[in-house]
Amino acid sequence: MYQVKTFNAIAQKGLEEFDDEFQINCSDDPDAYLIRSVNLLKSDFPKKLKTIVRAGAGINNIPIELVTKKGIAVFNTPGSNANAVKELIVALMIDISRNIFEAHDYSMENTKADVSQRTEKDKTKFNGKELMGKKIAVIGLGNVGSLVANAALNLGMKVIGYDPYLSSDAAWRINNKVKRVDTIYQALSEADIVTVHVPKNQETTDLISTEEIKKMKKGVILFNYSRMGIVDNYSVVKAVDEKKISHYCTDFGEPLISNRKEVTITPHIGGSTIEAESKGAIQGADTIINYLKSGDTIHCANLPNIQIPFETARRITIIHQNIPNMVGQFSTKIANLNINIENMSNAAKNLVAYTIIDVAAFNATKQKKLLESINAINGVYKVRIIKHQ
Ligand SMILES: NC(=O)C1=CN([C@@H]2O[C@H](COP(=O)(O)OP(=O)(O)OC[C@H]3O[C@@H](n4cnc5c(N)ncnc54)[C@H](O)[C@@H]3O)[C@@H](O)[C@H]2O)C=CC1
Ligand SMILES: O=C(O)CCC(=O)C(=O)O
Repeated sequence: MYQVKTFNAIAQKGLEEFDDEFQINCSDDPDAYLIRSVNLLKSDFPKKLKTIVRAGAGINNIPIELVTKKGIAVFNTPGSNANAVKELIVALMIDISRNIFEAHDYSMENTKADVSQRTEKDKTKFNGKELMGKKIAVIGLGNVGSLVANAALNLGMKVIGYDPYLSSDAAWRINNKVKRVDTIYQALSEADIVTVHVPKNQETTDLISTEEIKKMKKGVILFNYSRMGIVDNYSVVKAVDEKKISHYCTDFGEPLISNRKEVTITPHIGGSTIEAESKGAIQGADTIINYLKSGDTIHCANLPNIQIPFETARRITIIHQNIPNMVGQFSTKIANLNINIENMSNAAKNLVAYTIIDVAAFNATKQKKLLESINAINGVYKVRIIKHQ
């Protein structure tokens, strides 16, 4: 029986993916975590934990280096909520360009008998601008950014894209009318609207700060639906005061930016649609099931990707340091127990390596000895023996 612990609201449709080999929230020493935004950066991790799966995109709430050394595989659910974010960005671009929030507030206050007269007199206050023909810079062209770029083109906008690490998958998705530039400054300098869709990491912290804002056009509208800290809010407040930024729109509020009419804050709801939450939970649950039952690491964030057909009675999976002679030592320990290796795969990702070894059946005594001997090798983070079902 596998144990899964969930954090945050995980959609029921995802939980329904688990069959009766899985128990949910019944153990304090689970095999898998299924999470959303819970902050695990200062957490301890149970001994048996083998995988953390983030139903969603951002994994900056997981201490990747630490959990890798504990042999815990980290996954997310790429693209599961990208359409939800795209639709919110499109909605807000229109709302802000057409002064919808101010117009709504005005209309709610003007419900007296003379409403139509006053409306005709006052409505010019809410004259907006159209998006057609305006330029938008999309910083980060992954699952979300590529959809935003394509949607903006469909609204008749001119789109400039910047992404120095664009994957070939993402490149295929992007309409060839998106103008790709090589520096962030090229993207920022021409744009009426700037929107940022990058992961939060050391490189992207303060990606948009004073220098970058200086390069933007006066009156620019800026979006941060990525993470708190990718846009430096101190620089934004200054730029709003100087009217350099006409509007800032973000999913990540804090007192510094609140209560300003030029700032729109939503409460981290970019991915909060019924569809996206279900999709993320289903994708997340399937990822847990697949990793626990096969050891395959498809789109793993901290381990190299290995996917091989599981056709033998047992599979040994080992997460270990990427140093010389590890595979040699594993083979020797396995041979010493008179177990024949039928298939093997090894790959490395930076400082960590992953080895999958497929073998024939063996008894419980051999299993115990095998686990002990491989665990004793210096540099091994986690060993598992998976029984074929
Ligand atoms: N507000 C919300 O509810 C949501 C927020 N997010 C946030 O948005 C981020 C992006 O999401 P996805 O598009 O799904 O991720 P993704 O991984 O598909 O795309 C991220 C893109 O950013 C690019 N990138 C990385 N560093 C960059 C840099 N320095 N400059 C320019 N581009 C860079 C990558 O090459 C990649 O193409 C997530 O990491 C998450 O933090 C995602 C979904 C929902
Ligand atoms: O609703 C959520 O779980 C947050 C979505 C998000 O920020 C992400 O997927 O990175």
